[in-house]
Amino acid sequence: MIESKIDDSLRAKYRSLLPRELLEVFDEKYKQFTDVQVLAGLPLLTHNDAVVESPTGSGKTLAFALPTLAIMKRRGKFAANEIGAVILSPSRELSAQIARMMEPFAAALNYKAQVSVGGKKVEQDMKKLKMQGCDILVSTPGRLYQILSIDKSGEFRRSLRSVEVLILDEADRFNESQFEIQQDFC
Ligand SMILES: Nc1ncnc2c1ncn2[C@@H]1O[C@H](COP(=O)(O)OP(=O)(O)OP(=O)(O)O)[C@@H](O)[C@H]1O
Repeated sequence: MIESKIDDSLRAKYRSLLPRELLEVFDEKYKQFTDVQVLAGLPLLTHNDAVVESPTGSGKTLAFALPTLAIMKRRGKFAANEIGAVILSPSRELSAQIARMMEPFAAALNYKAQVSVGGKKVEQDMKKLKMQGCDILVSTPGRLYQILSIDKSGEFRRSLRSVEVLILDEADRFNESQFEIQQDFC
């Protein structure tokens, strides 16, 4: 981990804004929040938009994941046909990694994250989202576009009305690789 440049009082302020359930999971795994987690988390937790740039390995995934879950918790339970957050990433692997890292934190709040990326039939994913419910959708731009394209009844679009948080992870790569985006139409 990269050496910290921020004050402990900022870290304490950030902690005070996070729900106890998330802190319990965090404290079991890690010693302290990284700088980007605190500096991105503070504006996000006060419902501001944020554009975040930070070195590789600085802990950006939890920097958006924890505030996302905390904001969802303020809203409470999401119905079976309601999505609380959408997280887009440029690749299938990154989407799976995000969902894996979020899983114990989401579970602590009884939220379920579903990954929908290329490689499987989109209809299969749609069925799974509908049957199992999905509080947090982790997807790629290509797959999300594909889901929207086959959503003739508008049911999926309606499920997005409850979205509290939209995350574009590594958004600078969204345009870089049309190839990967096209791949997700498979
Ligand atoms: N507060 C923390 N303290 C120690 N380790 C942490 C902390 N937060 C995250 N990590 C760990 O740091 C590693 C890198 O985290 P993450 O993948 O979120 O970094 P990143 O900034 O998104 O990197 P990249 O730009 O390569 O995707 C992971 O193994 C994660 O478990």
